[in-house]
Amino acid sequence: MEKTMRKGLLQSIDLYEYILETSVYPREPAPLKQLRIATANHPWFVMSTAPDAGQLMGMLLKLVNAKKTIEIGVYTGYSLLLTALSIPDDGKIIAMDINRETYEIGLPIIRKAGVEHKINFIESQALPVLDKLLQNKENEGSFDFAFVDADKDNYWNYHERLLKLVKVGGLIIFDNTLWGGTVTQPEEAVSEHRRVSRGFIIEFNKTISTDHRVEISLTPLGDGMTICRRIC
Ligand SMILES: C[S@@+](CC[C@H](N)C(=O)[O-])C[C@H]1O[C@@H](n2cnc3c(N)ncnc32)[C@H](O)[C@@H]1O
Ligand SMILES: O=c1cc(-c2ccc(O)cc2)oc2c(O)c(O)ccc12
Repeated sequence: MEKTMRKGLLQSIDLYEYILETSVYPREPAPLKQLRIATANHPWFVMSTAPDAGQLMGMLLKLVNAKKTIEIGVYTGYSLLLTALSIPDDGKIIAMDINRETYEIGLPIIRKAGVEHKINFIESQALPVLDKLLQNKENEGSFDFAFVDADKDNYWNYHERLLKLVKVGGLIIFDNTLWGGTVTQPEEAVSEHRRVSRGFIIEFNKTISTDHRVEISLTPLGDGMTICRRIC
């Protein structure tokens, strides 16, 4: 595993493990822990939302009383299950991913946790799904929360659409906005497979910092998570 993945963004692996062991894992709901373990041997396991970032996300979902949410980028479903466990029994999540196979790794655990009825999984590119939602005026401003954790080159496209779908006071969260710490490294020092997305993330961070339709906080949890609150 890459060193940066083991220590999150902190400079010390010990400190990151201390945070996980003392305040995250002991409070992680059992189904989420099962899903994390079920994902651990999958070749793309590093894509799972970091448990420390997930813990804050669960608290934010409850703080805004989220009931209707959107999830872009499901993979095996760590953040999806976390959301499903954090919203009320009659809450609904529209979840989209181009790959249903990886969702099916987590699905038995989601079923066992008794929250599958809250999830509408759509196997598709996310942009056309959002555009279809926007064709119906009733969907405008009707969502409480959205989580974006997919193709980094489309983050701004997602943002523009989600700003119309999420209500004033609602939250949009973007994952990986510090991209393994590479946002401050010279391009030539960044491994090739991270370079392209790094450019999109840097551009996204620059643009969102001047977007006065939202309040923002770029939190250095997990791989960096930008929390946006729609204000107009
Ligand atoms: C980082 S993973 C998501 C991790 C997930 N949030 C979790 O907690 O496990 C990114 C996911 O985005 C999906 N993806 C990539 N491009 C996409 C697109 N254009 N539309 C929808 N999903 C996409 C990938 O198939 C992958 O499963
Ligand atoms: O290593 C990755 C790669 C991605 C990624 C790249 C390109 C896409 O179209 C979608 C996803 O996402 C990741 C991610 O969200 C993460 O938390 C860690 C690693 C990666």
